[in-house]
Amino acid sequence: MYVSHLSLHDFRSYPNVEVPLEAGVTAFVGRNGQGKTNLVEAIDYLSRLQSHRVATDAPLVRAGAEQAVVRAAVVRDGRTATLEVEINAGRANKARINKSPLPRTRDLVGLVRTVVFSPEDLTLVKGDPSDRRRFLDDLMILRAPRLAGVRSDYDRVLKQRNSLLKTAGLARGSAREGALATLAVWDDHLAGIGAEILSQRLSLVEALKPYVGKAYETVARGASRDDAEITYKPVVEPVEATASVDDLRQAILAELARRQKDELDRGISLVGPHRDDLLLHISAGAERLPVKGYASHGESWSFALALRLAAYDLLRADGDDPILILDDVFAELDSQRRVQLAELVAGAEQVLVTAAVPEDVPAALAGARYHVKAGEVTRGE
Ligand SMILES: Nc1ncnc2c1ncn2[C@@H]1O[C@H](COP(=O)(O)OP(=O)(O)OP(=O)(O)O)[C@@H](O)[C@H]1O
Repeated sequence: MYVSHLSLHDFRSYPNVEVPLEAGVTAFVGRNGQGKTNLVEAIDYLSRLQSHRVATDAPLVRAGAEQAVVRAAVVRDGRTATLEVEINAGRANKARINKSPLPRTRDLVGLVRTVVFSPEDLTLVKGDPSDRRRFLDDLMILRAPRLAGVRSDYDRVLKQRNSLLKTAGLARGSAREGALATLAVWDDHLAGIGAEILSQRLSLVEALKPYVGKAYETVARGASRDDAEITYKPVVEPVEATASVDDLRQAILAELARRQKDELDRGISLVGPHRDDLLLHISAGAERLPVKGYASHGESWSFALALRLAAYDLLRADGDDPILILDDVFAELDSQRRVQLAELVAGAEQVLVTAAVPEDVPAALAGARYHVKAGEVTRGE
């Protein structure tokens, strides 16, 4: 799949911009702060309805405007569809396909599939478990968009359960008994939806494993440790990757019962997939080390790249070539990793690269070039 035309209206720094695109590699080159990332961020937003840079939509709407519009013509198997999202400051967003409104905006998710490499990726390795959970959930939703609904149901249940825990923790006597009875209902909700998310994440990690190992070996070619491994670490244990959703639900319920006092004391939910982590290890021979805290800067970068490449390979194995976005990433890498990454992605159906200077775009990624300066996007040589 590839985007053949991008139109932005009041998105980030752009009042209006029209950018014709093509399959293959396109590089956006320009000095800092000129609007290169804003262009690729818009395409990524169409894919996931989330930005890789900010958690909320407000910064995406041009300062002073009420609404941003991102529209893209997307070509898949020779057929073109126009996807559009209207981002409204303080109101619900709207989505359209070929000008027809979609009943739910989130039905747009996954129709364009993107994999973004960016300097922020280092947080996949060095950041909190929430960064790694987000990585898994985003990928899971791109592969099965209906899970966007499951995840938002989970977030809603979690919020309500947390507020109930706070009330119940403070209540005494019959008020406490009443609150605990209501809590049992929310335990069931949390365990039911949580088990579905847990099951999906476990099978996603199983599917990703071989790709991560292979990608790391390639990116870290010549390094002393070239074996990379990912392991899903749930708060409920022991959990087999092959456990049924019902087994997982029972495991969550049992752990909720065991930790109830703790939860009431602290007023937050301590059990469920929102507390899980994805463990990352590198090894050489029998020596196996956690990446966080042990890996060098270069090894951490290699692992982050391997996770993104694995996501790309997995989506590709599903039968659809996602759009690769390499946002300002080459300036972060040493020359060997630059060349390796460029060679690995050069064959993708569409690769969009942003770089501050032309020399940052590796030779293997020759293709169309745009200059971006003060919001003007012009085709160059
Ligand atoms: N909501 C907004 N309204 C107006 N301008 C915005 C908005 N959000 C971001 N900008 C502006 O957009 C510009 C940043 O654009 P962008 O992040 O695409 O830069 P870039 O060319 O990728 O730069 P770098 O190479 O530094 O990453 C900044 O000048 C910023 O002030």
